[in-house]
Amino acid sequence: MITVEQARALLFDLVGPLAVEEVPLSRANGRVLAREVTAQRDQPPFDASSMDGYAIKTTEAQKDSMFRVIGESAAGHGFAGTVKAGEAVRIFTGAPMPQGADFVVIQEDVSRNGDLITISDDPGTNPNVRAAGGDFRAGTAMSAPRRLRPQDIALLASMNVARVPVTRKPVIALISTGDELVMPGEEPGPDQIIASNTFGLRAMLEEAGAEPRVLPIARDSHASLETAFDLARGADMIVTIGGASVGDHDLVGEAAGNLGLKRSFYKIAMRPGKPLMAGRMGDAAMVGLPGNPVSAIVCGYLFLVPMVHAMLGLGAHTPALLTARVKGDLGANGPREHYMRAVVKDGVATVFDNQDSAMLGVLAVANALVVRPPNDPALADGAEISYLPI
Ligand SMILES: Nc1nc2c(c(=O)[nH]1)N[C@H]1C(S)=C(S)[C@@H](COP(=O)(O)OP(=O)(O)OC[C@H]3O[C@@H](n4cnc5c(N)ncnc54)[C@H](O)[C@@H]3O)O[C@H]1N2
Ligand code: MOO
Repeated sequence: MITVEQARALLFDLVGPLAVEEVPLSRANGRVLAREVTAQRDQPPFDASSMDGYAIKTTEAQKDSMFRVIGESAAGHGFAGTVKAGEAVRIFTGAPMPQGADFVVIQEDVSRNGDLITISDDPGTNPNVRAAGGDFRAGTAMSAPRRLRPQDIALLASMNVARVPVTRKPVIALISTGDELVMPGEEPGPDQIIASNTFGLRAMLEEAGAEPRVLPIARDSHASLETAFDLARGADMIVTIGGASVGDHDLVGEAAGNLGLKRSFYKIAMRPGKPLMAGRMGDAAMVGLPGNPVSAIVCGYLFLVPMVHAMLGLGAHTPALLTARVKGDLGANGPREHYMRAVVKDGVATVFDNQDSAMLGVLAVANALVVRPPNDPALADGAEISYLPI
């Protein structure tokens, strides 16, 4: 069996960055900026006041100086004239500094009588002026690739970039397989359960930036699986769930093979997730996840999310691990890399006793997968471990 690292490398070989498309700024949040974009203007476009007060000359900014107010500069409506010695312009935050003025004395430091003002308190040395281009200049670049966050969207708007080049979202067909499955909300028969993985993975893939499409559940027959694969045509990636193991009803590998799957690998030395399979089916990458709910979700974090990131042009990266100290003793690990459900709090990892790969309840209260290398010896309380936050 290959290692987790080898599997991830082979999975990255199945995908590459997708094409670039343009979207309006209002649709760009969460998308991946595909190439550098540049500011179309300076910000601020003029020297601007950062306070409400009076614009004067710095040389005259002293306590007890008096000025005649000759006009007003408000945001959106500047003052057209020039400020001369002994003159002031009433000014507001964000307004253009008038010609001749380079200091704003805040209104709290001024007493006013009609058109006359007197500086009544020490005005200090901060001119309260934001220089033109102080935030960014025309031509300043926003680097790519990056996943756009709300603050990036605000910066793009300020740069007057109204259409944004982003990487196309990977379309991922999700096929649950199994006679025992029904959709949430349906009435299950006595031998049936609800398809849970499908919805967990859908949420995970959406969060990663993909466009998942949940297809109808495929039954444990070649005909049903062929119909499902047929419906998945056009997807960038096809993900099946279940039917990956060695039982009489585990038909996914065979059905995909009949439809031309070029298998890249089958089975990984990991726990949970051993019966993972992958390959190419026509233009699409195919990943066959094990059906056990925890196995499917763990494989999602370890493999599917990095693949989505690679397709989005964010690079082929291994998920970053953190370190903590283990609480209590941990037994020696077997030959498979073990991803143990745990809670990490204040740098201490408490690993759950129950590591059954069917237990979604345990997974839902975990916030970490503690990684045990193959054949890791027993660990004593306080030993350092690596974990993947989830
Ligand atoms: N003799 C062996 N048996 C098994 C082995 C093995 O090596 N030898 N491996 C075990 C491991 S490890 C895993 S993991 C499972 C994987 O099996 P499959 O991928 O074939 O999955 P199924 O048999 O279809 O289902 C397993 C389990 O998960 C439930 N399931 C399936 N799909 C969903 C879904 N969409 N939502 C919720 N639950 C789902 C299914 O009902 C089963 O309970 O095989 C072991 N066996
Ligand atoms: O490897 Mo299975 O994925 O342990 O439950």
